[in-house]
Amino acid sequence: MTSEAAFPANFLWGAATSAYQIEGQPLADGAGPSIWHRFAHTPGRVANGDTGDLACDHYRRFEEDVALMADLGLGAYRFSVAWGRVLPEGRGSVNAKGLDFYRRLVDALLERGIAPMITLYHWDLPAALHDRGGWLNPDSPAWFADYAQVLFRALDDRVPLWVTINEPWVVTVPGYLDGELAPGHRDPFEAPRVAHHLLLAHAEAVAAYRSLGGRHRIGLAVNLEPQHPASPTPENQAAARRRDAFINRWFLDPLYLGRYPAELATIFGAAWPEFADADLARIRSTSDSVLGGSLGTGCATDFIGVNYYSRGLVRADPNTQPLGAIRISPENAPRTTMGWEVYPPGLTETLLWIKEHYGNPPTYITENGAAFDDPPPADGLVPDPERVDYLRAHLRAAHAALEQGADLRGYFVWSLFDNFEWAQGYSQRFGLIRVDPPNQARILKASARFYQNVIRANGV
Ligand SMILES: OC[C@H]1NNC[C@@H](O)[C@@H]1O
Ligand SMILES: [Ca+2]
Repeated sequence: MTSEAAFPANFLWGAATSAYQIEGQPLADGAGPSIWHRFAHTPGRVANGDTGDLACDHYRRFEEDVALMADLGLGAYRFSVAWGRVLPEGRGSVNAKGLDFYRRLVDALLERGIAPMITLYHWDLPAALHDRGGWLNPDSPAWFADYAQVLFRALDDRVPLWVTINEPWVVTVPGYLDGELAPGHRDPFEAPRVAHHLLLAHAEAVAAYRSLGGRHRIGLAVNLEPQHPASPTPENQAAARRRDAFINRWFLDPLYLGRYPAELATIFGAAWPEFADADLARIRSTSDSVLGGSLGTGCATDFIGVNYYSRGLVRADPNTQPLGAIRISPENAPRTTMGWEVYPPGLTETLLWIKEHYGNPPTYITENGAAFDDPPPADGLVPDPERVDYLRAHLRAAHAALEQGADLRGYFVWSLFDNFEWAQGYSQRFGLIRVDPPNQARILKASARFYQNVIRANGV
């Protein structure tokens, strides 16, 4: 199959999941509950009362699932560790059985020649730490670094890629500002402090990794979404710039430029605290990470993980505080069942924006995919042409950025399985492989076969 877009020789092809969304049995073998276990079991928080109690039953079925990953020819698999399985109280004594699950998963992957990419934090904070203030507590960066060290010591010789935190913006805004996700707070005074502690947690974990002599790569995964004015009025253009700072630059500017975007102080007003310069210095990733030469004084992040789904079409709206901007959906544009516009050029734009603004750091697309109302299986395969089209278009968009010099090193589909889509429960299907919690059958979709061919051809 001649591919229009041929990727570099060692390009990494993967798929991504997270612990609470697929594992099930969140309290098995001594694990401690997370804020998502609590949140999902709070009536009214999750669609249809869905919870992660069973999910994709991956905690029990992981060998079968790794075999499926090998069938697809994945070069890598991105998954997260449930903090509360390893440290039931979030800190203190290690739960050997919990850690052992992840050892066995890593071994199974390596036996199949699949590189593990581990996300240390994908939103499931141990409830015991939340009861001590969680990410609001100034001790939270130290808690996170101690947890990270347990994993580094146990697994680092076999894990080539580490992600500290998945989407700190989503932990902060739906978690602490609009209250849609766990822990469901709605407080503009809390959100900036949570964000700051997440950045410090990232920096402390990276510093711990270096001090342990970590030889591999460690990065941060951020959700990025280009912001376009709905129409070129000055108000809409200003609103798009505000939303760009609020979503795209909040975490990357401190990490790569050593400062928060100025817009955030304006957006949050009195709720925006004075942050210590020493903190910003600690957070800042010097350009010379381990990959790029000697260690700098900052936290030396090795790569950016980009989670891309769509763009934001922005209209100024004084009634929507604190941003004064709303995201609108274009009438006639194709959209996924999440309501997100299908907009492949936004991926090219995002990758080139990173190159221009942050010195072209090594980058992985750590999530890209789409939710659609898949039809039922026909002859043992789910026909999902919309997802095939989405993936093909976004792979071509990623390739366009590569051709323009972006240092893109890999691509992970979100997601390997249909799984627990947070507040929307199992109503959204993102998988290459269909899973229905009641019967737990794994049924390949056409997009899985499409992706298998992309990997074989190393191109699309
Ligand atoms: O909404 C789709 C995905 N987005 N990024 C984080 C993942 O946990 C979500 O399922
Ligand atoms: Ca391989």
